[in-house]
Amino acid sequence: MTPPPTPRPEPVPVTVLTGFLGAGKTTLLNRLLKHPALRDTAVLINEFGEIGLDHLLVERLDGDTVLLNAGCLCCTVRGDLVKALRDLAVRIEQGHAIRRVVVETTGLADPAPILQTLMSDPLVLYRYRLDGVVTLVDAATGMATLDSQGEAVKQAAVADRLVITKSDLATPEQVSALWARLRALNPGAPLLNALHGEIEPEALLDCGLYDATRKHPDVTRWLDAEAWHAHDHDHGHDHHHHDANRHDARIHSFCLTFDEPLPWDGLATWLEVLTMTRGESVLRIKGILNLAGEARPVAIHGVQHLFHPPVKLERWPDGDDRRSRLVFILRDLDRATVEKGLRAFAESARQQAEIAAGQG
Ligand SMILES: Nc1nc2c(ncn2[C@@H]2O[C@H](COP(=O)(O)OP(=O)(O)OP(=O)(O)O)[C@@H](O)[C@H]2O)c(=O)[nH]1
Repeated sequence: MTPPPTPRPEPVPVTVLTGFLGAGKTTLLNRLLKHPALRDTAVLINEFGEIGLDHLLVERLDGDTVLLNAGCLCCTVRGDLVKALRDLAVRIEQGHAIRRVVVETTGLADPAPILQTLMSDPLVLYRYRLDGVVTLVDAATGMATLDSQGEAVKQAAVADRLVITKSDLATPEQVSALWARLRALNPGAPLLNALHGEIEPEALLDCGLYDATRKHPDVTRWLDAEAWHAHDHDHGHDHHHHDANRHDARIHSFCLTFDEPLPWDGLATWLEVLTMTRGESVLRIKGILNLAGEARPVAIHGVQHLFHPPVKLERWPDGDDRRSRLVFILRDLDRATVEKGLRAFAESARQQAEIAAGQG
C-alpha cells in the first residue's frame, strides 16, 4: 500500500527588498527587524563588491542573516540564493522557527533574476512563496537615478510597494515630482513614505500574492484595477506634465480586465508563446483570474520566461466583481500586440471548447 502523501508545508513568504545604491534599504530593514511582526525572520543579503559589509550593518543577534556571495546579478547570485534558501529549508525542517525571509538585493541589482530564482528551483518553490517586491527610492537623488540608471527604473516598475525615502533631504516639489513619476511608471503599487526607515511593517508585508490560505485575499490592494484605470485616463496629462517620463519610455505597465471567465487552455498557451518568444521583454506579469469551470480565483505570476505554478486562492473577496485582472510590466513591447494576441488565443480556445461540448 502506498503511504498517504505528506501535506505540503506552509510556504514561507519571501519579501524582496530592493532600491538603488544608498536608497536606505539597510536602514529600513533594521527598523523593520525590531518590530514584533518580523520576529523569526531570516535575512539574505546580496551585496555587490569585493567585501560585503551590509551583513555587519544589519543588527541581528541570531544566526539567520546570510550574506550571499559578493557578485551581482544572474548566475553566481542565483546559485547562492538557491543554496541559502535550501539550507534555510533544512533548518526549518529541523524545527528552527523561521516565518519569513527578507532578501535585500544590491542597489545595482536587476530584481528579475532574484524573482526568477524564487520561481525556478523546485525545492524553493515547494518551501517558499514570493510575498512581494518592496522598492525604495531616495527622494534626494531618485529622479537623477531614474534618468541615468535603467536598473533603477526596472526596480520601481516591478515593485508591489514603492517607498520614498529621505524626503527630509528634498523639497516638497521634488518629492511630488518623484511621486508623480513613480505613479506613472507603476500605477498599481501603493506609494509610501519612510523617514529614516520608519514604517509600519503591515504596509510592506503580505502583499496578497499567492497566499492561498488567507480568508480574504487582498486582491483589491494587490491589483488595484482602479489605479490602472485612472492612469490610463490621465496618460496624456501625465506625459504633458512629467516630461522626465520620456526616460522611462521603454518600460511601461498596464492592466487588462476580462469580464467573462477565461479559458485556461487558451491563456496558458498564449502565456507560453509570449514568454518563449518575448521573455526578455516581460519584466513581470501578475494576475487574478476567473477561469471557466473554476469557482475559486487563481493567481498567476511570471518574470521573463518563467512562470510560478498557478495558485488557487481560498475564495473571491466579498464584494469583488470577479473579473480577471492581468497586470503586465513590459519593456519594448506594446500593449496592442499583447492585448490582441491574448484575446485571439482566448477566443479560439473558447470556440474549441464549444465545438467539443457540441460533439459530446
Ligand atoms: N536624511 C536621511 N537619511 C537617511 C534616510 N534613510 C536612510 N538614510 C541614510 O542614507 C544612508 C544610506 O542608507 P543605507 O540604509 O545604508 O542604504 P542602502 O540602500 O542599504 O545602501 P547600499 O547597501 O549601499 O545600496 C545612510 O547614511 C542612512 O543613515 C532618511 O530618511 N533621511
